[in-house]
Amino acid sequence: MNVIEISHITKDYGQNRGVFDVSFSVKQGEVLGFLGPNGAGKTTTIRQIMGFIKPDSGSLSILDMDCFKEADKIQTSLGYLPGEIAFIDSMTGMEFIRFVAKMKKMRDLGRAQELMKMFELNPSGKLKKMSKGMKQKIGIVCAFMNPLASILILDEPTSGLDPLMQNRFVELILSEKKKGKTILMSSHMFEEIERTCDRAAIIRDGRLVAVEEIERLKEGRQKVIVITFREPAMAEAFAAAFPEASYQAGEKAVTAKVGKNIDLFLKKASAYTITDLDVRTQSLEEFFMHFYGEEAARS
Ligand SMILES: Nc1ncnc2c1ncn2[C@@H]1O[C@H](COP(=O)(O)OP(=O)(O)OP(=O)(O)O)[C@@H](O)[C@H]1O
Repeated sequence: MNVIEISHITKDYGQNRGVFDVSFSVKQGEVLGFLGPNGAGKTTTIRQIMGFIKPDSGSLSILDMDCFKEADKIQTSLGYLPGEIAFIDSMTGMEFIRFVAKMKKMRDLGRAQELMKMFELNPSGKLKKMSKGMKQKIGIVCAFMNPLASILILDEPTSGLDPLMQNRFVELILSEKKKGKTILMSSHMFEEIERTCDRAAIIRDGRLVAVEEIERLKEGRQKVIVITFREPAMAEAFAAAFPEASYQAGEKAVTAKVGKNIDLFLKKASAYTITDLDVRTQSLEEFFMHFYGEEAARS
């Protein structure tokens, strides 16, 4: 069953900015990663899911309720972490958490306490004096503290967190997933997507370029082979015979991304004297760059 349904939405801000004819869904109990370079349209999509803005065309629903028209009704089932949180700076962290809990009509702050412990957060200071990471932790506590929220919408949840806390966050997602929650999260962190998500939706220039199971994406990764020959002339001759290979003049080593053509690669290489061979699997990050495009790969 699809909990979140996004169907052909367009929000056109002009000059090719916004999102265009985007469709995907998030199934019950699934963790879906929403990936894309800066400005690709992730936040614009998420804000439409939250019902903050209305699409120019297309429709969005959560549990069969229209995201814009029935936003208030949907809120009770949602935990939300915005990309940029509008804090009330004069409040302390704890006052803010209590304020959000009150809006959600929550009485029991037991889960919030657990989360503060998990993220080693002391919320007693004023928000305006808190670091970016501490504020992010407050946002996480607010998004996850309602045990009745079965759907979590998270916009770059680990931005500002250090690696230890990013790890805690991955553990948190995995434990929420075990509880059967449905989760959509945008991210730039490939590792966290790889460790938590069932599927990934990839957006670029406002257009969806792929929606794929993480396992399938992993299978699609290629091997990166660095093969060293006895002499540069051999490397040069091999590189000429295997167009996928990259070769620097005068070097003995050749680097190539190899997939299904591995047999051909090895047969061609074996025509020369090989002195070393190094094989590694492409990281998911390198693999995603292929969807991101060359410009993003260079930046
Ligand atoms: N209210 C708005 N008015 C005009 N343009 C907007 C508005 N909101 C977003 N945009 C533009 O739409 C595009 C998509 O922005 P969006 O914030 O959705 O990207 P994103 O994928 O979340 O990026 P990031 O990873 O940087 O957060 C950008 O070019 C942005 O400048």
